[in-house]
Amino acid sequence: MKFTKMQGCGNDYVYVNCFKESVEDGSKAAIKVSNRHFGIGSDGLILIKPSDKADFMMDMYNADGSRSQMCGNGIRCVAKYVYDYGLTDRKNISIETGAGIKYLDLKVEEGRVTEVTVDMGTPIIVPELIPVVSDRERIVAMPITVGGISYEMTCVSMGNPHAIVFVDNTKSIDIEKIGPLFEHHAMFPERTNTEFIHVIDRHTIDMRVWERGSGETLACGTGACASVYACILNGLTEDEVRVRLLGGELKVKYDREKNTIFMTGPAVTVFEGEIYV
Ligand SMILES: N[C@@H](CCC[C@H](N)C(=O)O)C(=O)O
Repeated sequence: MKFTKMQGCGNDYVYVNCFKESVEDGSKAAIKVSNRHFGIGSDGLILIKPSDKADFMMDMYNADGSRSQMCGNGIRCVAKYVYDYGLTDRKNISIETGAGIKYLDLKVEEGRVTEVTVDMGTPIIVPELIPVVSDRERIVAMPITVGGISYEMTCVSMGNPHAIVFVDNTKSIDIEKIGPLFEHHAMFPERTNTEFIHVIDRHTIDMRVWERGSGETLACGTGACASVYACILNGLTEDEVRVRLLGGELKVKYDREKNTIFMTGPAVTVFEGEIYV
């Protein structure tokens, strides 16, 4: 199977062009390629497929083989892939995902995509749609104790589930211990991604993330959008925020009129190769 390894803010996936390759079992292939010792090494696998509803389709799998509806860093790389490899010559494209069709604007420099802006859609806070088990109308600053530590949690879906908690310092959290406790908490029937946020000022936040199915990653695009929306719901930031992640920065803007979130960030090709699956 021919593949391309790409990353957005260090959130790295193996990309396969399914216009040419066929992958029978995406889940099994994701487990194999993601392994950093016995495979290629990545946070998961992204299959680029034809779509009858949009220009392309993104089919995404986490490192443990589970499928997710959406991937913010991944979709920017899909846009770069289809433009740089000549599958399209358009700079405005649509991509079908498990969370609906997303619209993307590509910034091209010297014939290559360097940055992508994605309309990530409307954030969802209705508990059963996230999904979160709760009889509250919405979960904003809800007290919760996890691993013996008390947090105030806000839950948002960007097509996939996110639990956002605020901390004084992102560096000192024991994410390997706390992350899995949130991920598998009984409140989340489909598990959850968890963002640990330190608000620096009204336009800047620091974020670390524990991703459902992949563990700690260097960045999460849907997580950055969900976190900015959680900050707004808690009155902590303005609508335009710089999100500082372990692997880089994302610009996130909530457009109140359209009730949608725009995310802008880099997309980078690392290498190409071939693997036996
Ligand atoms: N890293 C991604 C999100 C990938 C999927 C996530 N782990 C899930 O299971 O929902 C992003 O950039 O959004």
